Amino acid sequence: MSELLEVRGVTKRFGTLQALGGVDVTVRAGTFHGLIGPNGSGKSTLLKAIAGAHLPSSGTVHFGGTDITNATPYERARLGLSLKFQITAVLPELSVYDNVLLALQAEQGVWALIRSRSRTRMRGEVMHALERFRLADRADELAGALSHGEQQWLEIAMALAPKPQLLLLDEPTGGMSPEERRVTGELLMPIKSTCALVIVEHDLDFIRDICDVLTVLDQGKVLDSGTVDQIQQSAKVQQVYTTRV
Ligand SMILES: Nc1ncnc2c1ncn2[C@@H]1O[C@H](COP(=O)(O)OP(=O)(O)OP(=O)(O)O)[C@@H](O)[C@H]1O
Repeated sequence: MSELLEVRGVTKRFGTLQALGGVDVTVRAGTFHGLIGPNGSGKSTLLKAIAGAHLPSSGTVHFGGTDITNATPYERARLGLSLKFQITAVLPELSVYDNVLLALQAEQGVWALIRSRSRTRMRGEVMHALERFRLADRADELAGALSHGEQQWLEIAMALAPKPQLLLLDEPTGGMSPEERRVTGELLMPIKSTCALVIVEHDLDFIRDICDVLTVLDQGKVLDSGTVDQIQQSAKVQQVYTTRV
């Protein structure tokens, strides 16, 4: 398995606060990689540094061998990086279908759109994205009519529509019922063959069930990283979780 994402020595300061203090993370193609750790340990900041929402104060981020440390979010998207943050960003006044269509079109320049995409082909791609997340029969409804959980799935479908190589998810199951969480895991698993995942999530049962590798952050540093089994047996991780979470 090849290395898709390489984060090396990334620091991030907000004024005098050091949110990340020299973080290394490697994500391989075909893997789901969970970022866990106590509140304020730097998980979202790291995800934002990978996504381009924050630029690191120092360190590097490489994606597919390309240095994207200072690339814009748009440039990252063109290289195959996609994200969905915690706050839902679906457009409630548009149909479920049009939300995904917009997400697909946003990835393309106008000329590429005119040249290569017939409406029929676009429709196929939109419906495929919706089918993956059990939303095909809701395509014509307003996105605002979907339940909270369904809106989260719609957003993941939107993030996956341009066929990224790496998807970043920040607490996708926030506000979901236990059943919606279970289904979310079920819906994400099949994407593993084509898309790697970096996910920040507080629900440790959920993350343990879907992830191959976990990186544990504590006070802006990597406390431990390894397979789910290794992390479950890690004494230092257990200590942090029993004393600080
Ligand atoms: N934009 C910002 N400006 C100033 N400080 C920030 C900013 N974003 C994050 N921080 C601080 O950086 C530290 C790490 O925050 P971050 O949100 O990355 O942690 P987290 O592990 O995702 O926390 P949580 O689990 O609570 O979401 C915290 O002390 C936080 O207050």
